[in-house]
Amino acid sequence: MTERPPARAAEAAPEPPAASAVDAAPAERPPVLSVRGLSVRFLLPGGRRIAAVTDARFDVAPGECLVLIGESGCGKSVLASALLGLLPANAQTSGGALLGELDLLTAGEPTLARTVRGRRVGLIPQSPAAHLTPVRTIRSQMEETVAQLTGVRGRAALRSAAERAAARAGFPRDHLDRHPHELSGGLAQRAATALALIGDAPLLLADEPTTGLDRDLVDHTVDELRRHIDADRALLMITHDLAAAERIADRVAVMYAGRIVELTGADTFFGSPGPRHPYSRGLLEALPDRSFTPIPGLPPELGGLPDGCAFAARCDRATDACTALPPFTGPVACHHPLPAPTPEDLRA
Ligand SMILES: Nc1ncnc2c1ncn2[C@@H]1O[C@H](COP(=O)(O)OP(=O)(O)OP(=O)(O)O)[C@@H](O)[C@H]1O
Ligand code: NI
Repeated sequence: MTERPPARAAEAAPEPPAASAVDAAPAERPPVLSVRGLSVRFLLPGGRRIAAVTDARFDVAPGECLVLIGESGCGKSVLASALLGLLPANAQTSGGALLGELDLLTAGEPTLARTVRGRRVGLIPQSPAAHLTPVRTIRSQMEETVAQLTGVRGRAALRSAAERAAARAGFPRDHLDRHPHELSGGLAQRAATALALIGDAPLLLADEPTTGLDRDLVDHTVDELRRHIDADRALLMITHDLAAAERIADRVAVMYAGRIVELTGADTFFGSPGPRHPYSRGLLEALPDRSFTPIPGLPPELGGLPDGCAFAARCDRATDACTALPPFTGPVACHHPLPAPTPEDLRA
């Protein structure tokens, strides 16, 4: 296990009052990122609207890793793309996302391109191959990024800085002169990770950074990302890999059908008594080393969500109350959450 920052130790403290529990990051210093009521709608021909993200609220504190999990299509990547101004033209965003004083949602493209992407927010994109320039070698892309984002100058210095960056992400030096199409998915993933780490940005957004890697490399990548955030910087990581999440997370946010339905400490989530939202519990129980029972049914269409709890149709705890939208109470948005931890659980 990697060393944890102080943020995680704060988990054992009694829960803060309900109203602040969702919003407040554990540390007292100002958050690196503060997302408030972020919603994204895609407008489709014929007037259809896809509610990809609805009313997301969370902070990411300095030194903290917040991991965002949830089934495919629930809005995780759209949320990350919204933060970097990378959504297509048919997307409408509302709410706020403060990076220090800068609202990422209203900052114009020149600001995002010149001062945010790479410098203040590093991105490991979900499809790294698509983000690498096809006609140039990985070495030249690394050297260019080093030149753009750091003070390193001169051919020899750039060359060795690029090689150091590659090594950080476990990218083999003897593959640096290859083009992106000559790389496996796992190697393209490592190249993208290396590129995202170069600027030492205060916030790293990592969208499925371990896809295509075998277990050893997953651990290596996750530990490297953890090292990046230990000195004041923060990480928002999206993943399907709950083992990787457990290894790195301070807190876990669970998304379902565009909404964050639970936001809780990693120790609580992966330990005892576990998450409180039935959906979060279902995700954990689906793991092979738990009960290996998949959640029945499928997530709803984001173009036609019910008015109430979107998980109710798949939930064995649902009642008539679930036709109304559950508010966030403490760490969870559910009318019938699993029991809260007892004082004994908190001491364990
Ligand atoms: N340009 C677009 N136009 C319309 N709908 C879109 C567009 N881009 C994404 N969506 C929809 O937004 C929803 C959320 O997509 P997103 O990629 O964020 O899911 P995800 O949680 O990252 O899934 P995965 O785990 O598979 O990466 C999906 O239903 C997707 O179809
Ligand atoms: Ni995604």
